Amino acid sequence: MPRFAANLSLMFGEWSFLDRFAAAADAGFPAVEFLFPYDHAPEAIADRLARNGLELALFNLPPGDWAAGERGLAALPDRFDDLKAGIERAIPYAEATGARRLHLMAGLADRGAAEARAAYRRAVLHAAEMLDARGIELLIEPINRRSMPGYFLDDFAFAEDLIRDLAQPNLRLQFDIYHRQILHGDVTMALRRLLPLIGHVQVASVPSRHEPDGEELNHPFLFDELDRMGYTGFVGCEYVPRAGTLAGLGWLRRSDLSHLVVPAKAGTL
Ligand SMILES: O=C(O)C(=O)[C@@H](O)CO
Ligand SMILES: [Mg+2]
Repeated sequence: MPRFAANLSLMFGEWSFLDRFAAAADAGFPAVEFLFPYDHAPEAIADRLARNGLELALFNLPPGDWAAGERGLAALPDRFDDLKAGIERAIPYAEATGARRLHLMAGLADRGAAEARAAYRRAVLHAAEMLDARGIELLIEPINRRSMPGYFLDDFAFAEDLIRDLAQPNLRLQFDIYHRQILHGDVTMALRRLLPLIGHVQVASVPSRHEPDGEELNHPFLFDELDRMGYTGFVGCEYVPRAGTLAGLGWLRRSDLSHLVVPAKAGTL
């Protein structure tokens, strides 16, 4: 089975953010990911990871003013200086935590507009170069527009073309199975074909974005398929639990968890 990373922005919401690390480790996860760590000092995050024996699989570069509706700056021509400042802000977190993958959000912009495409290309190239010097991968992720209306990067072929075209050694695809299925379908064949470009995988049920335990996709098949194709990275569990994080972990227990230690907590799983 793949190595699963709990997404602490969506899962374990029953705990305060810093306490989610222990909760995820207690539930058997070897790794975590989250959207944004920036409300906490890098050392505080690093301490929670170390204390709980967790690896940090991934986090996002600063997205601009999230509360005001921004969803990344990369495709916004006038925000290049803010984007550069955001990279500088994120690097100490990666260094303190040992994270080796950062996701750059594109922002809300018209992909048909030449200025937005040029801004995005410049931002991705700049971020990749900045991070490569530090041994960090830069990830870009197509996101479906039902979840994020107006999002610039809503097409896997566009992301693939850009990654191939820029040919940066550390520029990789964040393959979110949930978004892939909504945008284009054909998940298995896309995973197989894009494997050499993939730096991180995420998963949730489709269409409800809950536990990966059914609905439109056959998740056990997909997890086995990731093994068969030799994917050795993490699978981020980027879903909103239906009715409590621990109560919803049955899908994990039904998987082959020989690589995880899942404590048998009566009444919790
Ligand atoms: O929404 C997703 O899917 C993500 O992976 C986030 O990083 C962006 O909100
Ligand atoms: Mg995702």
